[in-house]
Amino acid sequence: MLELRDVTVRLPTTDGDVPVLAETTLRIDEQRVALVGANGSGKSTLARLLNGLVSPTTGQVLVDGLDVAREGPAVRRKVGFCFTDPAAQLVMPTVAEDVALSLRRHHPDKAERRTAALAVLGRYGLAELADRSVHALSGGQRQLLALAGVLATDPDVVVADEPTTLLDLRNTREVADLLFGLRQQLVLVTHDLDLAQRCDRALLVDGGRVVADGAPAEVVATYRSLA
Ligand SMILES: Nc1ncnc2c1ncn2[C@@H]1O[C@H](COP(=O)(O)OP(=O)(O)OP(=O)(O)O)[C@@H](O)[C@H]1O
Repeated sequence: MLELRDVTVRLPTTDGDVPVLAETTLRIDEQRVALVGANGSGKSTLARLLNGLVSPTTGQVLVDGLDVAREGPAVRRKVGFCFTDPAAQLVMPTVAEDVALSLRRHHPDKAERRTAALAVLGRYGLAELADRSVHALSGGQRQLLALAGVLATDPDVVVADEPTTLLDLRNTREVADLLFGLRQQLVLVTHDLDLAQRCDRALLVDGGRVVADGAPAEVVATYRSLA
């Protein structure tokens, strides 16, 4: 369960601190939740609060009752975060080494770690790419690999920030099918309103506030009426 209690976020700029998220109180216990809204509305900020990538200026963020500010490492083990641009999280030379890096705490032994990494790659249809350079992948393969790296440690929650924005239709479908097939709770930041409508609940963020919250079809209709 994800909870924001009276959370505000102000971020520093050259003109001083600016408000990015107005006071927000939320509980999210649905399996799949979409965050939609215009560019710069505050969706990523809201998503990033959930694993401590952004800290609340006031208020508290809780994941299964754990305070993100005080129990960051435990929360980050529970909440996997997937960035829009997989380049932000693919840091090792080869595909298998990249997944193995995610598994370093679970498998201190190098050989065991590679075996576990290969099993993860197999699960997500990437086994044949194991020894390929991460720079020699298509955009879709790269996004799937980034997700595999996040899923390797079996988090309870997956937060995906526009995971299909850089992808073509076929790869969008592949990544979306993976995300919607997960047993994990999914928080999906997206401009793809079809994907938003596959969720159980949607939040519309506008000007740093959650201005609509509920059934995705209704929230998307509100969003269209504001655009
Ligand atoms: N590190 C930062 N420092 C200062 N301001 C920031 C920072 N990160 C984001 N902002 C500002 O906060 C506001 C909300 O940004 P955020 O990235 O959360 O929006 P978003 O809804 O995810 O946008 P997009 O759809 O374009 O990704 C924007 O005005 C942005 O410029």
